[in-house]
Amino acid sequence: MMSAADATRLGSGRSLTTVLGARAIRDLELALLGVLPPEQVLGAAIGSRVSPGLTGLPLEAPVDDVDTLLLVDEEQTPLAALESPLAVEPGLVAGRLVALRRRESGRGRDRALTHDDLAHPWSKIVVLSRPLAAGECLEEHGSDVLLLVPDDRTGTDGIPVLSMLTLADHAAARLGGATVRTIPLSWRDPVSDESLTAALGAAFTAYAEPATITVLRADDGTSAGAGWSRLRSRLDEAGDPIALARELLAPEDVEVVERWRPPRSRRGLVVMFTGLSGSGKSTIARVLVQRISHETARTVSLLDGDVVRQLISSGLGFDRESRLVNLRRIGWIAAEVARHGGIAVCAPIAPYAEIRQELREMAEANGDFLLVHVSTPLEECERRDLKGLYAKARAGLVTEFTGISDPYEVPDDADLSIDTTDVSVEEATQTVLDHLRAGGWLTTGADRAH
Ligand SMILES: Nc1ncnc2c1ncn2[C@@H]1O[C@H](COP(=O)(O)OS(=O)(=O)O)[C@@H](OP(=O)(O)O)[C@H]1O
Ligand SMILES: Nc1ncnc2c1ncn2[C@@H]1O[C@H](COP(=O)(O)OP(=O)(O)O)[C@@H](O)[C@H]1O
Repeated sequence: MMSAADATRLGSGRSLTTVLGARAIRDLELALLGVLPPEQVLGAAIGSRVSPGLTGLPLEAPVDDVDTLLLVDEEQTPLAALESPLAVEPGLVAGRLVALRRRESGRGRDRALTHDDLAHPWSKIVVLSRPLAAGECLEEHGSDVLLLVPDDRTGTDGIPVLSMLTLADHAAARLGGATVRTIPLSWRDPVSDESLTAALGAAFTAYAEPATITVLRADDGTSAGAGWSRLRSRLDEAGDPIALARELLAPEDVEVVERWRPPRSRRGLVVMFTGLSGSGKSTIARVLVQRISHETARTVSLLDGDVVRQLISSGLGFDRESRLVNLRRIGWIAAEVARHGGIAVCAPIAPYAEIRQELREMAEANGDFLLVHVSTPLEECERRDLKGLYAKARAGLVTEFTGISDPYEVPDDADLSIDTTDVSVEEATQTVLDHLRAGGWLTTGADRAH
């Protein structure tokens, strides 16, 4: 659900701008293509409806005196407007939908499904929510097959959309020239997914009856689906799943999957330390980075909280919004390091569970994420008081100080937890290194002699 914070007032107060989330944007496009009925609530469960002629949005926004609710994407491009919006119930706004522009941002937009595609009598229409297995037979349908690639990772089992497009192009070549299009489709739950597939079938107008859509998913009940599901879970474990990939996929597809999910010894990794100021995050992170770069063949970058604050977040304070901005910057850089196959070690306080989850998702889109909670208790951190900040915070001279006058939400999803009260820096670092080695991120084979 979008919050009021997503909406900002424009101009005279008669127009309100709403940044649509990923799902609502895709639903909006489906609505404009005629796949979703006009009265659908966009971004909600498929089948949730408002009055005919109106389109709904799950939105907490004060629309009482608003003429137009402008619906924009994350780049602020106005895609559509809801005219004469009404709050029909708490958290639900409805109005008359008017299309403004096609979305240009986003992967695979240049190959998006069009109205012409919907009018074509395809011999077979297939949604690729997993790769097509090597022996999976579509040949009997000839080359007039339409392969649809969802342009959202909920629709591609986490495979990046461009990688899935490459897999679809390979499949199309094997079929003798099938057509490949992206479709703005995000899956949500079995009931909605079924309704969405039925709505998609009904939108293909070349058939007397709604077209049958075949959705290839990990859980589609086929042996290829089960094979992919097995391979998918192996890709997230230690070890090298390449042999299994070769059994299931065409050779050219094995390469794509391997590039996306190489073995852990070559996969990007974000190690995020979190904990109170003075808990030992920076100290452990620094030694860890030195040891990884001296003892292994991996490349590693340190994003230390203090350094980030000076270099890329200078001027930001410690209110919740500023911390979120600071942490998103760290998360973005760390995820880029991971995307290039490196290890990023970050050591911010990162006091909120919600933002740690966001950073985890950013990292996992490109590689792996490990959360290390440096759980040294407040009393010990305060006793250390390296920078004298705790004393100032107690005296009220520093406000919003984590642990004193600002919250620290203890993680319940940490991969490791280290209390440095009674352990040495070396021991604490060794614990993290052992975890990385045991998990296969630092293979001994690739290690340098030192
Ligand atoms: N109000 C307040 N609260 C917490 N910390 C404060 C504050 N003011 C300054 N400092 C110093 O800033 C360092 C924390 O910055 P971070 O970027 O790690 O914080 S956050 O993740 O954005 O919450 C932290 O450094 P570390 O001790 O290395 O954690 C503090 O020294
Ligand atoms: N096992 C340990 N691991 C890390 N730091 C420790 C340990 N034992 C004592 N310390 C001391 O605690 C302080 C931690 O400071 P720092 O690493 O800057 O914390 P943070 O980055 O969490 O604010 C340093 O003075 C460090 O020498």
